[in-house]
Amino acid sequence: MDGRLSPALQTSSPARRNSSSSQALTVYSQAPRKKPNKILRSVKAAVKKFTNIIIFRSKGAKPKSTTPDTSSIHRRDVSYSASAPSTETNITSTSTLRHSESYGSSTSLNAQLGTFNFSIKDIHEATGKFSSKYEIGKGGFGIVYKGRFRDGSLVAIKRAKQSIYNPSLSKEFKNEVLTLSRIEHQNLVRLFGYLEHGDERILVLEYVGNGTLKDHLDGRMGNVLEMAERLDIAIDVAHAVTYLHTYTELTIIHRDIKPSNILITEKLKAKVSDFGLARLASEDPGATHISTQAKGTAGYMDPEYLRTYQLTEKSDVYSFGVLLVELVSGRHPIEQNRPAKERSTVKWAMQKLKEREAVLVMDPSVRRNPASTYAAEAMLKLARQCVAPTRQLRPSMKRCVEVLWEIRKNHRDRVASSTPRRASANFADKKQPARPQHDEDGDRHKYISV
Ligand SMILES: Nc1ncnc2c1ncn2[C@@H]1O[C@H](COP(=O)(O)OP(=O)(O)OP(=O)(O)O)[C@@H](O)[C@H]1O
Repeated sequence: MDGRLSPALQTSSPARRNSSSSQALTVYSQAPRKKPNKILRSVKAAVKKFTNIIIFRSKGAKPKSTTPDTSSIHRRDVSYSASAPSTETNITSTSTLRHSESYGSSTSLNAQLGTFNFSIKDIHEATGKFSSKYEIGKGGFGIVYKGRFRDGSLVAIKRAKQSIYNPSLSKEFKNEVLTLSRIEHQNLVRLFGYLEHGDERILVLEYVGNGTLKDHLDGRMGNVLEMAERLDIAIDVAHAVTYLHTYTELTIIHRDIKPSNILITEKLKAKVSDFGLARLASEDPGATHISTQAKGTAGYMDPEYLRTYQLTEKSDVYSFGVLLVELVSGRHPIEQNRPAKERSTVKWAMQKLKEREAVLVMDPSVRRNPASTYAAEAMLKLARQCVAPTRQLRPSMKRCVEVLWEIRKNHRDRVASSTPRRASANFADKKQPARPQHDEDGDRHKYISV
């Protein structure tokens, strides 16, 4: 077995709040291939489905009918286009959109994209021929543009960079298409279409226009997420991942759950994106794991997966636990510029939880009151289970959802019961500006009330 570290495939973001290291390394290690036949079968099945269901390489091809996904929260109405101009291979797999207005993204589409067969010309028009003016992001996959089609539809257009022809990246690309196009959930970024044209590989996605969770936590969106909003976001993410684990035709393990892969709508709803690293779990219902390459982002990766290369849903649960700690603390998983005992945020937070000082883990910009400190502690307790060293000790994502619902209910009850006291100007419910208080060790981790 050999192992190696590759440079990050991640977006390079502006300087982070605490100038800590993002550690956005993507780790690749060749896994021992214990069940080659199973993997081969599953890859073959995926490729077959990919070809039959998603992509039509030749004009006039008709899709095989697909079994309706009865477990989907929303049933998909898939329409296919085979009307590409003869000079290009135009491949679309578009869906009639039924956006919930309350989710506040790509709203002007009005189900039109389902009948709008886009070509490379439309993509050029929508993006000013990939003008930097329309650029909204960059990642290992390529550049992301904000585009508007002629009918007014607002979309995110992901243009694969040329190195995508590297076979492994190409596989990643197809994997993303396959995975995304098969799922529909209000907390998952929707894939509307895919287009190949000469050297171009383009994905058209639901546009989610209010930054990533990372942007919000790092204070780049000019707002502070309060504890109730953080809790709601945690629940949205847990819903999305539960859906991937439980309700899709095959179990889908996201493998890269982290704040930069969570897009936020205007109404602060979360949508999980970036399935480039996802792999469909083994089709063998008896299989307990799949052996595969270790991929993900340092700081979020399940240590058991790194050790054994055995991927299960519980690897996502681990990453979700790290995300919960981030939501509570506002810190990145690795904070290089902090004192040694605080550099690993999860370790530090768990230690504080053990010492019954969970309140010290709370992001200093979040309001402190009985409800928010309760929620912070309860979320950390759930995180402790999620980051347990072995997968057997971790809860399922579905269980995480249930626990989070309970936390939200209790949080709301506490907010409601403290309302009269707030009316009488309870000073304890004021927002805490970040006021580091130096303790005797010179640590800057305590914050005082004002
Ligand atoms: N659907 C979308 N709507 C709005 N903005 C988006 C969308 N998708 C991506 N972005 C923006 O583009 C940035 C880069 O996107 P993304 O991370 O998905 O690219 P990638 O190449 O897949 O990245 P990675 O290196 O993590 O695989 C995001 O951080 C976000 O700001």
